Amino acid sequence: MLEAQDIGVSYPVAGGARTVVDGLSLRLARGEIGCLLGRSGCGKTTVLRAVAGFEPLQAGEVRLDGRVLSSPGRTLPPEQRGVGMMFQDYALFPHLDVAGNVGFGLSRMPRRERRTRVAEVLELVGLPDRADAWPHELSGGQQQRVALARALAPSPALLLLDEPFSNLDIDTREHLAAELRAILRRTGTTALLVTHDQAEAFAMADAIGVMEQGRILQWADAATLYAAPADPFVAGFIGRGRVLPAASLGLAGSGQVLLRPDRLVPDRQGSLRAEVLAVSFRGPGRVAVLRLGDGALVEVDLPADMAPAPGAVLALRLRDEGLVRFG
Ligand SMILES: Nc1ncnc2c1ncn2[C@@H]1O[C@H](COP(=O)(O)OP(=O)(O)OP(=O)(O)O)[C@@H](O)[C@H]1O
Repeated sequence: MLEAQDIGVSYPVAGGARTVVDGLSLRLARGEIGCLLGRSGCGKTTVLRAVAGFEPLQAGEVRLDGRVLSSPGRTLPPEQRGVGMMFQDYALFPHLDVAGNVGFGLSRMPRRERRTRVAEVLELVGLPDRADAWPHELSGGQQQRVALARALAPSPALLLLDEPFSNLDIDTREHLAAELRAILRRTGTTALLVTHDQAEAFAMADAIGVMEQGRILQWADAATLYAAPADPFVAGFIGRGRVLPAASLGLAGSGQVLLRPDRLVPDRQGSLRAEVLAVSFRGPGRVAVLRLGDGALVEVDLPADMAPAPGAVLALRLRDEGLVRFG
């Protein structure tokens, strides 16, 4: 099991230190796939680097299967952690063929065993026939698979993945995300993934931590993040929708509500009025941007047979059962 408890990481900057990870905790059970999701600069990569042993901790502790890997003043070197890595700049060694790349971390293994293990992981990532190929002969997606095979070959207790698909086109990315999840499941590998791409997080992870400014705001599965966001930032960040004052929707109370695009339904009997600003086809229906009476802008999904013109005024009904409210 991976446990990070109240960890803090700072970088030295002119005239002091800048805290980039601030009291962050997470826990991954063995075989579980976790994901840190957040905007660029929120500290995701720094967390991975700290777990990998490339950044010292100023506070807290990182443990893997009960063993302390990092605490302030004590950083076990990366190669002694039993942690595999596949980072953004996953570049393969150009002077080694595929088998050489995949076997790189197995230098202590007898040659015969190493060859068997290399064949095994190449089979696992769907490249059983490419052991003799050179990196430059492979497509981006194939290189990515080789990098994954290289990371999996030593059977790490934990695999760290930093934006593993960022260099690939979207089709390859979606395909590989599903495949990678299946491979991690099959091998029972515990993994921590970092991405700013929600679709990737949803496709891969059992548990997702939404990060903002060095902290995890909520750690939960995708469905929970969507249906029961813990705070307005998570609500606005996950899925489509807007956080609005309750009053904008004619609701009592001074707090805010999360309005998903399916919550406002065109209905002649409805009590809300909104002006249509823009309509676009999204298939099978359309999406409209509307301006409510108090000026708030919202996005609403329209049925396929509705195509109002900009400037039209729509009557709407709020589906308010189970509406998420804050404050
Ligand atoms: N070596 C460093 N020295 C000083 N500041 C750093 C260093 N590395 C990262 N930072 C800063 O720390 C903050 C967090 O960076 P980090 O790379 O962890 O974020 P991230 O969420 O992974 O972003 P991205 O998705 O862009 O990689 C950023 O503001 C970054 O500029």
